[in-house]
Amino acid sequence: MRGSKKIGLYFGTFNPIHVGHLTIANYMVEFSDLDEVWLVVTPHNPHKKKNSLLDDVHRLTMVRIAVEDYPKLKASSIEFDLPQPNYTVNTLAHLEEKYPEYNFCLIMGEDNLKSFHKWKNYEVILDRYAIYVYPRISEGRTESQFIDHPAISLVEAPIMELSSTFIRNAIKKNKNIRPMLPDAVWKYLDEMNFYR
Ligand SMILES: Nc1ncnc2c1ncn2[C@@H]1O[C@H](COP(=O)(O)OP(=O)(O)OP(=O)(O)O)[C@@H](O)[C@H]1O
Ligand SMILES: O=C(O)c1ccc[n+]([C@@H]2O[C@H](COP(=O)([O-])O)[C@@H](O)[C@H]2O)c1
Repeated sequence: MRGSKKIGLYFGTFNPIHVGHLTIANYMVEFSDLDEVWLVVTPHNPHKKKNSLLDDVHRLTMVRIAVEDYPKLKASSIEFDLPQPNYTVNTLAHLEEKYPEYNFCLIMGEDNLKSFHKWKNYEVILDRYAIYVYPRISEGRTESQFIDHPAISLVEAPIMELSSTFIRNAIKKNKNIRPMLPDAVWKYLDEMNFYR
């Protein structure tokens, strides 16, 4: 039976997960009608190169550590067993089959909405799923087809301008970026000497 629990899917590379990601995931679950948010770790984003990525399992471990104390947030490795690169439309179909009792919707930043017309079968996604969009500072503009679209709702979450790229580069330069990561993630990453 569909419709019992409402799950927001927050897809990302999470290389590594940072407090920007965690703040958004938590805000969404606390201030919308979502019952849970699943942070879906993507092995290979179709629009990004895979070679500079930390191993999938380590990225997943850091997401698991980050959400440990948040019962409404879950780490998901659902894309690990699906063909790569990972197209979101395929993952959604797979989730529907695996969890017919849940009602899934998508969480994305305004930056992703601006390039959403380049995603595989984006019309299918829009037809079948609600999309919760939160504000982000980014270049470009949202296509008119997405403005006032009935499937898209805007959520006024706080803007946290941080990026995994900035964090990786700063670690390489030996800078202290500890406050930008959930503390347990920082400890893990530091111990494992990642991104040095
Ligand atoms: N600071 C942030 N605040 C809110 N959302 C973010 C932030 N950084 C990334 N996101 C969003 O989180 C999702 C996962 O992001 P991703 O793993 O690509 O992180 P990133 O920090 O943008 O990484 P990178 O710098 O490696 O490209 C995407 O939907 C992205 O738009
Ligand atoms: O399905 C697609 O065509 C598609 C194209 C680009 C990105 N995505 C998904 O969007 C997620 C966030 O994208 P990004 O660019 O912010 O890392 C990423 O993890 C992918 O799962 C999906």
